[in-house]
Amino acid sequence: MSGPPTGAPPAGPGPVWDVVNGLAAFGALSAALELGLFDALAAAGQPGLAPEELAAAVSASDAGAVELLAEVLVSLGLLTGDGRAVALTPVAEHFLVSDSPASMAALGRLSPGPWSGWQQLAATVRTGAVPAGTRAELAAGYPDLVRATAPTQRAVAAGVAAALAGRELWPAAPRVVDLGCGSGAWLAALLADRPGATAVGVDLPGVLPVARDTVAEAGLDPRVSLLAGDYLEVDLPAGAADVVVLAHVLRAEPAERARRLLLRALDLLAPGGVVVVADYPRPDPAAAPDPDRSAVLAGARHELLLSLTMAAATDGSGVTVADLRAWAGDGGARLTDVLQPVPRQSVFLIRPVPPTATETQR
Ligand SMILES: C[S@@+](CC[C@H](N)C(=O)[O-])C[C@H]1O[C@@H](n2cnc3c(N)ncnc32)[C@H](O)[C@@H]1O
Repeated sequence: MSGPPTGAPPAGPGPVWDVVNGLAAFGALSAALELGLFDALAAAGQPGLAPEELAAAVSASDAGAVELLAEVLVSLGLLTGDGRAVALTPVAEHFLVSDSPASMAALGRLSPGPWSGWQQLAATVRTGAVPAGTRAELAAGYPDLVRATAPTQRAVAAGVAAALAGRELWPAAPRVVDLGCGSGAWLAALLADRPGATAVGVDLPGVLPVARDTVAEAGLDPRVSLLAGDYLEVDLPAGAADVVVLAHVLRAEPAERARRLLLRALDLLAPGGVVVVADYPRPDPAAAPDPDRSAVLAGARHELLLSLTMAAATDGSGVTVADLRAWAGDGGARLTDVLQPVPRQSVFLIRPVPPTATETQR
């Protein structure tokens, strides 16, 4: 039953179409990546390729279909077109060409997670339980996912090492623990500039070989131990780490496990140590009704959709900065710094509060 209309009538259903078309836009990006379309345009350089040339370059027999796909990508701001040829925009050149240092070419297709999770989202929302098949798909996909995120995470970790050094939190021979180390990108980047640094990486048995390859390629085997298991259970010495990394793990955990994980990370720290949390936090819940709440949520669409991606395939549904502050407080620590080593990547430094500190929480 619909109630009486409120406010002025809308100009049209544009916002609804924008959402519906999101799937088609993702399909276009995904197909272009699978066809190697951005790589072909990168190889061709300026002034780009005409539809027939682009079709030949991606081994497609239907130049008309390639032309339509290219036109869609122009409309999405990923290609430019002058009526004769299409070429890469700076965004595509930087992020969608496979051998670019900041490439998201592999991640772009994997980022939404298992498709079954989206198809069954209504049931998941209704029951609060992610289907077993979706969980299994996610677990099987983690090795590819962590490989795909490695270029970005290396850049983030390098920025974090520099930030820690600037805050005198990066000793000459730091001892690092990375809980949920994934590809090993953080381990490789953090140890790169400190020949005396050592590290322990923890991840699930199916993913650990990816980290093992990264560590071996970087020549870090003698300095890195990799342990398979649940990061809440694996045996690790308390009070012996200078830096504990929790990168992109908390949002996939239910709140109580995420809280325990942060407390565990704090427990692993030696005096003067720091926990580094990388995540895409959801907006904090409004303390009071806030007329600008809609604007806040609209500004956090990326973080909210990533949190929903978690809800569709994991037991987690994102974290907020308020969560981090509260859990840090439970562990006698506080959130001291928020970094953004690369755009859209938030990193939080959490440090134990010295017993004498009277400073109020920031
Ligand atoms: C999104 S990835 C992040 C990987 C890495 N920290 C990074 O930022 O590149 C999440 C990682 O957590 C790992 N993970 C999930 N549950 C885990 C658990 N219970 N114990 C250990 N690792 C776990 C996954 O296998 C995956 O490698």
